[in-house]
Amino acid sequence: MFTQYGSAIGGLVLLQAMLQHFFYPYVEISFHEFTGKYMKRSEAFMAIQNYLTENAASRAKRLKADSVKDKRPLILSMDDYEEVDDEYNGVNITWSSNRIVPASTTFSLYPTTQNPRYYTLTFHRRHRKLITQSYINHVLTEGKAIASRNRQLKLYTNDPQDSMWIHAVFKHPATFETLAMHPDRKTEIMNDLTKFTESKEYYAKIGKAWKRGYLLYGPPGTGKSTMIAAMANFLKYDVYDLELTAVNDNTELRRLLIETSNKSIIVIEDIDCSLNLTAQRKKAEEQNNDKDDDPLKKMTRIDKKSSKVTLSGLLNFIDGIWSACGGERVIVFTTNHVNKLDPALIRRGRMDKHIEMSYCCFEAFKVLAKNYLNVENHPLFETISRLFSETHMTPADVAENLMPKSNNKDVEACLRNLIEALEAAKKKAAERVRLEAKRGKAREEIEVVERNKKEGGTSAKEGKLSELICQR
Ligand SMILES: Nc1ncnc2c1ncn2[C@@H]1O[C@H](COP(=O)(O)OP(=O)(O)OP(=O)(O)O)[C@@H](O)[C@H]1O
Repeated sequence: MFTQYGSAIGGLVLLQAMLQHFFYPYVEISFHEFTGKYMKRSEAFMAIQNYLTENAASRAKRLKADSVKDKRPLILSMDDYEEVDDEYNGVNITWSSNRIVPASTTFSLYPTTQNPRYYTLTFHRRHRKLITQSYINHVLTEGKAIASRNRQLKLYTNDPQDSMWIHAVFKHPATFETLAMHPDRKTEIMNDLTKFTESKEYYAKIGKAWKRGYLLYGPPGTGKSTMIAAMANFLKYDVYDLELTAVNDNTELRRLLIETSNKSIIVIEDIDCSLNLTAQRKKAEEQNNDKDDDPLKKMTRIDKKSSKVTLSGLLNFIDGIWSACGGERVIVFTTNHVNKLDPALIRRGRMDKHIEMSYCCFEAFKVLAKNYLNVENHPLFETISRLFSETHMTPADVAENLMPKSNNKDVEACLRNLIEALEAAKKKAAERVRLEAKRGKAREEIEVVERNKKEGGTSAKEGKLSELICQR
């Protein structure tokens, strides 16, 4: 009897499925929040979410409100288990928002909000071609455009504990407008960046991965980090600040690279200090390290030794086969000592554009004066211009000297501060030159005495002279 019941129920289920197939004229397509082996967040899902939030959510009966920081307006999106209609070329489409409920979940009136979501798109089967070939593309393109309009830039860094990227919202205020640099050079860099972003087809045509390397070099405080922030704000790219000493080996480096997104700037700051990338430097450093007893330096050394990233690993990172995964990436290296870098690392093609960040010139000062004091011209500018042609000062120092020293924001007082500092810097530089010359002269005198010693012995007078020079 049970067998008969069982087969009857089985038959009914089959019949129901067949009836549904013939009489339910709708097609359903699901888009899940997480996909793939590693359950990555689906780009299609996020694009649909943006599209629905902007285009259809206002028609939904139940909305979900998300508060956002930075005084942005509240985001109202479609709530879970809600449906909205959309229209495309006269065809009606329904979207519903659902959550996966795992089989083991015990019944609850309040389904957990932790369960992954999915959207279901429902349409009549006679519009299959239009929907699958045109509408879905339209939704994804629109959704991506909305995302880039509303995008908050992110700043990533690799976590030394598990070597994964962790991120925060990128909020650096630097722009090319506020960057102290000669206007012609700024325009040149902005044009270069714009050309890069518009050259997708060109890169494909010449068979090159769509990426560009920038080497920023110059003394500390000349604005290398500020320039990176200005680039990110200009391009609207995320920044991946890669701490190379926290990467264990080349494989890990490759994985980190693969995990970066398109439209991003990958930064390695102070590349010359990050790793021992050349055999020669490694040897020299090891010799110095042996003499060094500072426990802090020893610890840093142990850290650095544990990283097995090699020069070839880094070269592969920049332009190996893996570097072509994704596209639209800018790679930036910064250094204070460009001469210490291995030429292979910075040759054109890897670091396509070398940008020298140098001491402040008068044109760059004018940008800082506008930023800090809101002044574009002043009778003291002439003196300042002359002093800039006579001495060096980094933009960081100029900025510091322009800051009001008290609540009194008197422009003239601030400019006089700067003039004083420039004059002091000029004096110091002259003193340095004088001392160098003195040392050079003393060295020459010692050489003469040494030579005389070798040639014919030392008289008591010469011995005394040598002693005196050494003391000096
Ligand atoms: N070119 C510049 N334009 C505007 N501000 C600058 C510039 N250079 C330096 N500054 C100011 O000086 C500070 C330090 O500059 P920044 O960190 O960019 O220099 P850096 O060259 O990266 O230094 P380091 O080599 O020590 O990392 C910045 O916060 C900024 O306020």
